[in-house]
Amino acid sequence: MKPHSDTLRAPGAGIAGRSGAYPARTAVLALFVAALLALPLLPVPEFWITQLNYIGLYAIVVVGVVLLTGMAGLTSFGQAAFVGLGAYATGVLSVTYGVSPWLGLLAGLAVTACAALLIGPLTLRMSGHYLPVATIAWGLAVFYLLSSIDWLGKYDGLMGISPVSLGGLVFDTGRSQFYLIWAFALAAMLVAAWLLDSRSGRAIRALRDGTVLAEAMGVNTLRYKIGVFVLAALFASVSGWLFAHFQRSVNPSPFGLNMGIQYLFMAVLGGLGSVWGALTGAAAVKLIEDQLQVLIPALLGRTGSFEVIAFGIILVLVLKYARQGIWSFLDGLAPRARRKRDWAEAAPLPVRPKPERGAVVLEGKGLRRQFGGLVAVNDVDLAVRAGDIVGLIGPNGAGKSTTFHLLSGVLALSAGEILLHGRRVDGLPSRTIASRGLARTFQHVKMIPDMSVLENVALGAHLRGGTGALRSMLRLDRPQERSLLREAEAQLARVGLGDHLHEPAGNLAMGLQRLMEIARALCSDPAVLLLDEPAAGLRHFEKQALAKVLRQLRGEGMGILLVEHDMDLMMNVADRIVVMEFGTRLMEGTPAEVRASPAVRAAYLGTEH
Ligand SMILES: Nc1ncnc2c1ncn2[C@@H]1O[C@H](COP(=O)(O)OP(=O)(O)OP(=O)(O)O)[C@@H](O)[C@H]1O
Repeated sequence: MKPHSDTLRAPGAGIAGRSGAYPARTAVLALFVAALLALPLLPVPEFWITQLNYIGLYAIVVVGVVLLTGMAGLTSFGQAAFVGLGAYATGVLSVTYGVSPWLGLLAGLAVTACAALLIGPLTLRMSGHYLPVATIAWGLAVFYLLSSIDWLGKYDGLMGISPVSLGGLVFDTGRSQFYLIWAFALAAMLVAAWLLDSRSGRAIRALRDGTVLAEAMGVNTLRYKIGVFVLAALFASVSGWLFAHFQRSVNPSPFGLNMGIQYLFMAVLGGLGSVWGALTGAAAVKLIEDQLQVLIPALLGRTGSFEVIAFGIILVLVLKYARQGIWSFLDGLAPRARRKRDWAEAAPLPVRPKPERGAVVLEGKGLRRQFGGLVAVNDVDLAVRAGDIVGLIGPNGAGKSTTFHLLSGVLALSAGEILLHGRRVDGLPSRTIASRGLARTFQHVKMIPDMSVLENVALGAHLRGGTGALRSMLRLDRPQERSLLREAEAQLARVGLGDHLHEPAGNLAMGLQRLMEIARALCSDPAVLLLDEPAAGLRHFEKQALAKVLRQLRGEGMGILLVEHDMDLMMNVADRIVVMEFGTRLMEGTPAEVRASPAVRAAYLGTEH
């Protein structure tokens, strides 16, 4: 299928592909790092260095907020508490026991990881407003804990913390600390960016849309949520460690809820969609705060924390008019380079042994699902064989999508059994069912709109890779990553989207997004494919191409269960059709039998039968 690549190309995609874009960005980045390195050597005021040190310290925390809130969709007001744990852990060890700051760093990370592992599993199951409220609760709890313990100095805190030293170098001046802080800040941004550009990163980004998509792709969502939560807490802890040795003292006030809100504000202002947003937000808040602290008293003739009021107004304006944050504007200034296609020679992914043609791969027996008093699916039997396309049709509200959710483990059965390759799978989470060879698409397309089509599809191959987050953060995952991207490209080419690899998925036309979902499902190397209205939004010739792909998959021995309102397509490709009405199975037969059935006609026309 050759889509209308001219008409469907994303806005700006042409610019994105222009050669020469990449050097411009690299040059800006190199210039930025060179300017940073040179700055402390120049005769700039000490105040500048101090402010930049604060920006670096804040940016480390905010990188964690971008991962946690921007990427995984888990809003936290409590990150300042983790900064406090890192700061106090090293503070106590340094002041009371004279322990090396480097051991203090390890102790801080250990304490923070334990706290996050304790809090995370308790709170991260919550959704909606409950999670942010819970983060406020533990943010407050940690603050009051730090403020009320005698050996932590209560509200006065701890003084006389030693400076960090490395070999013969002692980081005891603002300028020397600058290098230490910015080394950590740049490293934090780099490892976060590497993480996001990986199998684990895609799984983290899939969490933002709830858990259904991610679980269907085989992602253990709770594990990933806890993982990203702990990681964000560890970033905060490192910042706390640096802060304690930078200030040479700690007290509870910088670790309260106020600061937790500010970190979130920095992330929102800078842009939650990029790790560079963390740096932009930290810099913007610090610089605006400095200016306002001078400007407002000069204008009003009185002193006070008026900048807080101004920040409130800025936040409202940003949320109303610039939700993508400052970074997205800066990012748009230089054209973005296309991802280098370095996966062509990658090793192909292993494939699972396929069932024998004609063997029953998926079987539903007496499927039933009630929603309160409504029986959406009532005693439905169906079977899908390898190399068969089974259609599932019925008027709106007949229970087709609910049946899909039951078969794929998104919804629990009220009664009945589901067998995949002859083994019971009912009651198992959808990620386990996916791991056993069932893949699906959704009636309402689910995707990560700001991620490229290629990466969205590579998410489908999640279970075919095993590289963890730590290896990705150290960029040790490249051979496997290339194999995953090679598979994604191959499946996109198969459904006719080979021209759209680098576009943001959200820019695709609706019909093409459905094709992208099919490519994503195929990436998991399934034995059974559940397609929910794949032809909705497709043009005539695209439907024909879709039918060709379905027949080809059938030829390869795939079992396909297809929900589709386009009767031409259904009658063309299905081997057998199950008709549902009011949650029950009305009949099953060949397309010709279904077409000839007066009961089916009556069900669609809404007349008695
Ligand atoms: N989560 C839910 N809670 C309550 N009722 C639900 C829920 N999901 C579906 N239903 C109801 O179950 C019935 C079957 O819905 P379902 O979406 O499975 O039908 P469908 O055949 O897929 O319809 P359509 O072709 O319009 O997508 C409908 O009456 C619907 O309102």
